[in-house]
Amino acid sequence: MALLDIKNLTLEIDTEAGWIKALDKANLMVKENEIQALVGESGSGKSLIVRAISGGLPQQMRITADRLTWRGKNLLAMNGEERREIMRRDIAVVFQDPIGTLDPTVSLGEQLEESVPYEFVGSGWFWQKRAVRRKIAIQLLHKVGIKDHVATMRAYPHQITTDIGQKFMIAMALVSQPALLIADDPTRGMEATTKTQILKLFKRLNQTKGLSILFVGHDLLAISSMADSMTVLYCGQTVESGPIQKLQKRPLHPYTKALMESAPSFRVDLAPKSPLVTLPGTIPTLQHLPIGCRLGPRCERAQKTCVQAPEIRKIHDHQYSCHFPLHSKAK
Ligand SMILES: Nc1ncnc2c1ncn2[C@@H]1O[C@H](COP(=O)(O)OP(=O)(O)OP(=O)(O)O)[C@@H](O)[C@H]1O
Repeated sequence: MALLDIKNLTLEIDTEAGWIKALDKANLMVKENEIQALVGESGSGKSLIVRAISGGLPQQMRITADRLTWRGKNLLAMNGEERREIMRRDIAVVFQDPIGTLDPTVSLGEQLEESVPYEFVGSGWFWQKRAVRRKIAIQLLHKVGIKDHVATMRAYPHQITTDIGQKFMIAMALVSQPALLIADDPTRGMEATTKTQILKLFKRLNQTKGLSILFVGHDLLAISSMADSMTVLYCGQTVESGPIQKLQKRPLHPYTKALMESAPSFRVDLAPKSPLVTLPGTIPTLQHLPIGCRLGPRCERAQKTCVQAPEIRKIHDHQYSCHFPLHSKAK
C-alpha cells in the first residue's frame, strides 16, 4: 500500500480576480521505503502540494481531491486533531527557510529537547526525563552530521549558519521517528559540499532506517543521484511520473524532456558544448492560465485537442498526461 496517495488534487486560491486553480488535478504517490522527487519550475505548485498534505490551509485556499490518503486513511475526512497527530508522529516536513520557523528567543538545544515526543521519554523524575531528552537530542544532532553538539545546543537561531540550520531542522524533523520526511527544497542556496552532505544524509536515512522521503526541488542532478522515482509538475498539473531512470532515458512528456535538457549534466548523451534546448516562453502566471493542458502555448507538439486537459495514461509504472507524447506516431 502507498504511504501517501494523492489523486486529482485541486487547490484553489481566492484572488482579486476570483478563485484560481493553482493546482489542477495533481497526482502524487509515495511508496514505503522510497525516495520520491517532486520537481518543476519555480511557481509550478510544489510547495502548495506540501501545504495541502500538511493541512491547516489559510482561508483563501480550498482543496478538493478524489483521494488524499495516508496509509489508506482519508486525510480530508479527518478532524484537526487527527490530522495534527499524523503530522506529529508520522509525517515530518522540513520547510524552506529553516531558521525562520524556529523560535528566536529559545536556544536550539531547548527547542530540540522540547520536541522529543513524550512517548519516548518514559517515566521518572523530571531531571531523569530531561536527561533522556538531552541524550536523544545529542544523538540526533550527531546523526545529521552536527559534530559540535555543545555549541549548537547553546546557540540561538540567529547565531547559526544556514547549513547548520538546515541540518538542525532535519534533526527536528527526525525526532518523532516519522515514516515520511517531506523536504521542501532543502538544499536551495547551499554550497556544493554541504549540499552533498545533506543528500548523502537523506540517502543513508532511507537505506538504513527505511525512511521514505518526498524530496521537493528543481536540482535535477541532486535528485538523480538519490531518488528512486520522480513526479514532474508544470503549472499546477502533473505531467509525468515514474521510476527516475525511465523518465531520464525516455521521457514521454515534452515538458519533462525540456526540463531534463535544461540541466545539461543530467543528460548522458549530450555532447560537450552543445547548445541548451529549452522551452520558449515562461511559465504563465495564475491570472493567465491557458485552458486544457497548461503547457499548450509553449509546446511545439500542441494541437487543437490540447485545449482539453489530457487524461493520465499508464505504461506499467510510468504515467504521463499528454495527447501527443514523445515517441508516438502523432505529429
Ligand atoms: N498564499 C498565496 N496567495 C496567492 N498565490 C499563491 C500563494 N501561495 C502560492 N501562490 C501561487 O501559487 C503558485 C505555486 O506556488 P508554489 O510556492 O507552490 O510554487 P513552487 O513550485 O513551490 O515554487 P518554488 O520552487 O519557487 O518554491 C505560484 O504562482 C504562487 O505565486
